[in-house]
Amino acid sequence: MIYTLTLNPSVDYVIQLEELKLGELNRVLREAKFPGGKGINVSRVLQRMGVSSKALGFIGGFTGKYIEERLKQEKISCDFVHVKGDTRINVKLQAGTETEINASGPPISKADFEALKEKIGALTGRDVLVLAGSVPAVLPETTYEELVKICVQNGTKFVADMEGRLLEKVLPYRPFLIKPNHHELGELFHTEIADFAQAVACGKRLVQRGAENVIVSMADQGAVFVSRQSAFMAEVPKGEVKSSVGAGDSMVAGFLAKYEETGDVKEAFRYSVASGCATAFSLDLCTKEKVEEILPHIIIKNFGGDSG
Ligand SMILES: Nc1ncnc2c1ncn2[C@@H]1O[C@H](COP(=O)(O)OP(=O)(O)OP(=O)(O)O)[C@@H](O)[C@H]1O
Ligand SMILES: O=P(O)(O)OC[C@@]1(O)O[C@H](CO)[C@@H](O)[C@@H]1O
Repeated sequence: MIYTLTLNPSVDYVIQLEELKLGELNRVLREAKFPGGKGINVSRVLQRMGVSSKALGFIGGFTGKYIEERLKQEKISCDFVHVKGDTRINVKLQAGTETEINASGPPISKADFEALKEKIGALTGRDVLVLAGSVPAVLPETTYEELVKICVQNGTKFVADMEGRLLEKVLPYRPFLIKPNHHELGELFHTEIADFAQAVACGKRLVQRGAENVIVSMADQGAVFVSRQSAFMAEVPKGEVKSSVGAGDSMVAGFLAKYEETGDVKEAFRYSVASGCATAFSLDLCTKEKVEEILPHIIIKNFGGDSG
């Protein structure tokens, strides 16, 4: 069973404006609310691909209730730890460019954290845990490390999608998959990642440091995949970007869904890239139909070699 962990879920409030006028009254053109947070996005996309998962994390208040209801409507099972405060609302503002304002989230007590550890401790060697998103400021930076140690003890495979500083700490525990974007990768190596060659070179260093499979997402430039045996690259088709929120999470879900079906990393990478594009070209997260419409346009090339 795939489990996703979102330590700090959110209601994503997406608003579209003609133009943002700072210091003035702005009226929205369109608005939408989605259950959000990176792990929750992974669960939502997996469900659309016909793969069931269980969403874990901390949730609370009226916003938490809203998320749980929406997930229930989408038939996604969840087992959240309920906390006292309100789950955060993240504002995603589209006015020509995309601006995101992510809130900090509710307090989490020691007992809440212990309850989460107990749930993760119940996973087995047949399960996969996706740890995705930021660690709320109320928890220590070592939180993910503490949780992946439990996974290692129980033989649970884990996927890590988090910013560089946090990612670095979990690499020695050998994640099955990591998916930094090129900015996060650049921060990790104190450099700017401008092309596939640089992304592959840094991806290889992450493999040496413990990751089994690395996807580096590069927004409209596409993505690269690196493992001990292979390096692939994929360009992406041009299209109208409706909202890129969750594009990276869709890549994680796409990879896991296809890998579970085929055990083939190249096919899984292709599906992953198509899933990212399909989400970027949609207001909400991608649907399976949209992913499969884009799939024939994704050409995977061996890095430094022929297409396959
Ligand atoms: N403008 C775009 N055009 C086409 N595809 C895109 C575009 N933006 C994103 N994608 C697709 O989505 C994937 C992930 O995008 P990106 O690198 O922005 O991820 P991210 O920063 O992790 O996103 P997020 O944090 O919003 O989930 C890309 O590799 C690509 O497949
Ligand atoms: O604040 P974090 O945890 O880094 O990111 C949270 C978030 O921006 O990530 C998702 C998109 O990837 C959104 O659904 C959500 O609002």
